[in-house]
Amino acid sequence: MGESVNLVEIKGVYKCYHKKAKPKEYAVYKVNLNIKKGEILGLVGESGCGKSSLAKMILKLEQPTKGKILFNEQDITDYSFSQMRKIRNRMQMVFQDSTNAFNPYYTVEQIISEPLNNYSNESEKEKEKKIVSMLEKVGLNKTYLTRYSHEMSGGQRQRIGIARALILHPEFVVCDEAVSSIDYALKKQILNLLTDLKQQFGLTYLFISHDIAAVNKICDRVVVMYLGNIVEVISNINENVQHPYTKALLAATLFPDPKKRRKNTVLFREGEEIKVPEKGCVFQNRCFYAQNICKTKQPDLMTQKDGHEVACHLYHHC
Ligand SMILES: Nc1ncnc2c1ncn2[C@@H]1O[C@H](COP(=O)(O)OP(=O)(O)OP(=O)(O)O)[C@@H](O)[C@H]1O
Repeated sequence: MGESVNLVEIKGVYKCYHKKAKPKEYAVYKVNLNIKKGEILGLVGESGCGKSSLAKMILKLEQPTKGKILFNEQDITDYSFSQMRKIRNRMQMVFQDSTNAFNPYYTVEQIISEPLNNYSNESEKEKEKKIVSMLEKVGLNKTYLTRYSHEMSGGQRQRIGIARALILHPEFVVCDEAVSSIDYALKKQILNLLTDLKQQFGLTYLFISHDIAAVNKICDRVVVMYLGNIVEVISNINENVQHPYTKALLAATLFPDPKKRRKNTVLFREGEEIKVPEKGCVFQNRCFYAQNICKTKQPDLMTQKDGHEVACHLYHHC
């Protein structure tokens, strides 16, 4: 199965955008994480918690302040532009709003052929054949070749974004809020499409989303981030979550199925400043369960016997 082989290894990674700020503010703090070949790894957490920063460092669009990133066992942390060029086609990204991601003056054919022009020297005819075949894989057809992005629906644009990301047959795809701006029925279609394509092409996804229901539907494992720190890694955001922050995220989720809605909502301690405390647990200010140890010692991310990881001094009491 090759399930335990890591495609991406993130080792002790920090990102600090303003190095001169005192105290230092980290967008990503001491992150250790592996993404296994063939898995769909979810990444959730509120706006500004560092999800995109982490993804950009994996794709080498941002440089870690400290730590290492390995892709297929190669340490790419200090790869130059030309070294990266050799593997750039193996990592791609699907964005939230394809409207802004596309050049409005480009036809669908031009949009999808852009990566091909950069990475292959096939004839125009061969390229067109590939593009039509990819359009069919994402549920469209060759009549779309001459359309512009404003001539399509949001769902069709999202399919074009996926086709463009997959045209070079990458191994790893970051889906950054790929289903966030579309309605429920369409979301289901796009999630099914992403799952089918993953099987067909043997892909590995990092699926970044605010949408807990979407993450639960598609992901094999979910990483929860809070203020740059990983606080929990679990197979699904369900009643087994332990970190008080993940519990609050779950409680705040409105599931379409009324049977799945929670009655007793546990939310955050309101009115507290959302910033990294000088010491102790990152979530202490907003946590209903914070005790003395939480104010002095930062909890490690501890692995339990089922692979569930939690960074909380008190999780077994919560
Ligand atoms: N290029 C940058 N320069 C300076 N600060 C940045 C930059 N990019 C992100 N940040 C800061 O880093 C922190 C993490 O941002 P990031 O975009 O990674 O969060 P996010 O979880 O992806 O948020 P969202 O869900 O809103 O996209 C934020 O405080 C943000 O303001």
